[in-house]
Amino acid sequence: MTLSPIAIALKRLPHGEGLPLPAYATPGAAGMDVVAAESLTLAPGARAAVATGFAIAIPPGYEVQVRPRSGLALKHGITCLNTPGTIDEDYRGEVKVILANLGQEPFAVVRGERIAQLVPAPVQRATLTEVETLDDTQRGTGGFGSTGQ
Ligand SMILES: O=c1ccn([C@H]2C[C@H](O)[C@@H](COP(=O)(O)OP(=O)(O)OP(=O)(O)O)O2)c(=O)[nH]1
Ligand SMILES: [Mg+2]
Repeated sequence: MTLSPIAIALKRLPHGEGLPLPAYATPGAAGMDVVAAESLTLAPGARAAVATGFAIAIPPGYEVQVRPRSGLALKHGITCLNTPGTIDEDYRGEVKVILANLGQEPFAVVRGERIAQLVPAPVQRATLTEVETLDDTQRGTGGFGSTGQ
């Protein structure tokens, strides 16, 4: 099954001039790769909100998730600290990628290099009803390894 793509408006910011827009690397890619709009070095253990040089308007009922790239994670220990990052449909500021260096070496983020990927997703909202008691279940309050290894 192939879902129809959703339309996302993108505004390029001045410091994003000349950069490739987020794009799918292959016809079947789930995420659009996004490039850094600035260069910086992440020391081991450091983190930074890396500029992308664009802002977006997501249609109502959707979010965009900011996810790490597995190659950067495996080779260099670079991940998105808040993965999956959440871009709200009502956010109009610059999309930023919160990169963290969990590796042992400094990592150079280079303007124009792909640092993360964007995946749109439908949003299921909820209402909350406060109650005195919850229904019984087999699990009950067990969690965090209660069923064994
Ligand atoms: O990886 C991310 C995560 C968030 N954002 C932007 C878009 C998002 O809509 C906004 C708020 O994100 P979130 O709700 O995760 O952060 P918060 O700490 O709750 O901030 P706020 O109080 O602004 O909601 O920040 C990014 O650009 N990149
Ligand atoms: Mg928030």
